[in-house]
Amino acid sequence: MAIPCPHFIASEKAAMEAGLLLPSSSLSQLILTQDDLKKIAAYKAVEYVESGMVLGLGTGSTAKHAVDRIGKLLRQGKLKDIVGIPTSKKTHEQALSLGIPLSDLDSHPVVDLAIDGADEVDPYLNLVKGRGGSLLREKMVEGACKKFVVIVDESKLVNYIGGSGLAMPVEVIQFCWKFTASRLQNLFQEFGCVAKLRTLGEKAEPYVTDNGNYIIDLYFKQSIGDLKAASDSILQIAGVVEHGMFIDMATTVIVAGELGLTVKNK
Ligand SMILES: O=C[C@H](O)[C@H](O)[C@H](O)COP(=O)(O)O
Repeated sequence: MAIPCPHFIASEKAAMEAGLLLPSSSLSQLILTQDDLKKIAAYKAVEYVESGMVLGLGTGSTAKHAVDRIGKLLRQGKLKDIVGIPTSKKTHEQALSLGIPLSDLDSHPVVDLAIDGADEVDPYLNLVKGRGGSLLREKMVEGACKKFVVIVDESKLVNYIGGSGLAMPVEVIQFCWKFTASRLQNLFQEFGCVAKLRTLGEKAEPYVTDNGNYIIDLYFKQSIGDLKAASDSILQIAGVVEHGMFIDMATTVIVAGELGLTVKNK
């Protein structure tokens, strides 16, 4: 998707470093793709990284740009002694290929900073994550962080959690998943909830997470209200492993949009 951005702030350091804006750019002609916006947000977030940090490495098309950038700064010697904690097998592979030293929460239970994307961000910086299937490891790593910087393009902003009309993922064990899906749907019946097993490909095989579980995607027709209460109810269902609402976890959200970058702090 090409987004005309004639009012984008020309002096954005992150955009220039991403090679998307030159000091001499003609702003009236400026057109950025959605992926360019993700890259600009990611580069801005990497400005928070300092040598010696233990870093949570997020998953998805936005976080990928941040991991690439960290790898590049390490290679250039501009960052040193970084330890990365990947939030998925895919990010683990990407970080390995970039030569980023890796560890895990067992060895590094305190993470200085995590950078990750999100599927939805509400006005209070609550998130939906996991449309890429990585919510469980993300929640473990990002829950262990001193600082959690979320990077999104402006299409991810919603008025309330579930407000995009897209999925709020719940990771469940495979055993009797239909029973669990039905309990989840019933829990939010008054909000017009529909629960669907996430599948892949033409054969509609169940999607299996890095942890060997299934994902039930919940679709809401309206706001579910008290998120903490909703979270508690979901987690009380035996068979549920984790859900994709990240409540009160983000410390900073960086939004890249038509007008430039917005940094929202908790
Ligand atoms: O499971 C996937 C993660 O939660 C992603 O961070 C999230 O889905 C956002 O991904 P993207 O940056 O590709 O939109």
